[in-house]
Amino acid sequence: MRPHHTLTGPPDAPVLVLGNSLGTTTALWDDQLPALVRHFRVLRYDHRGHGGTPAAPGPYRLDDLADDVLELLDTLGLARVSYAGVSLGAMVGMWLAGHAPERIDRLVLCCTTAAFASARPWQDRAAAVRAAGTESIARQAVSRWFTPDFVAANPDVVGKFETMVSTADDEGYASCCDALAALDLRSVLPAIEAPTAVVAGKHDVATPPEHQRLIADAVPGAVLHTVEAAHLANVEAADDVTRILLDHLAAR
Ligand SMILES: O=C(O)CC1=CCC(=O)O1
Repeated sequence: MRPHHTLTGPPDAPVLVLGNSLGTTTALWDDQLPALVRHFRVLRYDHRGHGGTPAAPGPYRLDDLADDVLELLDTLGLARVSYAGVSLGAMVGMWLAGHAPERIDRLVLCCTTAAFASARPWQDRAAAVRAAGTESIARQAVSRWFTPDFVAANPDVVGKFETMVSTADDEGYASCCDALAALDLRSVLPAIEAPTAVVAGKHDVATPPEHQRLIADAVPGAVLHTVEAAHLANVEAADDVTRILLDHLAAR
């Protein structure tokens, strides 16, 4: 299905696609947008059941979420783009760069993994959301996305992300958890041809830094950066991540 999307920036600039984490919307990238649109036409989109994209019947596999992006690129006539993603959005980026290398120019993978140690937490979260809705897990989920110091200093930001999770479609969110439970991208990493930067949040408990180390070791030529943040590093360490994005994507 074709996802809800926004296009911002000069029509003749190279296109950069931004992929969101589980439970978030295109607003995830608000801190980066002003700097990115000076260099790129920025294409932001919402996963199924998130933001403005309706939920297709689940369960989903990562292939479904990546096919949605390919359909969007085809519809917009975009043969080749750069791609940056956070967590689930970066998993989609790995899938695209590994399965359709001719479509991805340069790649940034933030706070993500190629495979979780266990499917169980995602199966449990999908079951909890199907039973009691996204509202029931929003506070607990978001509590892992930021460091305690950031939470204490930025209650409004934390509240904004709790609202994003609470307003995600229950079945769409649960079906994305199904995709995480089945995730295994390890075999596609060596096939990635796009120059790749990997970003780790030093305090990320959702996808700890050793997961990004594994990705950086497996993707040919990938460079690893570590920032002072938890899972949503592009929010908590916004300026550092913006600089990494521009250095890797815009300085050609
Ligand atoms: O929601 C979480 O707890 C962490 C996460 C895993 C994949 C994703 O996008 O976020």
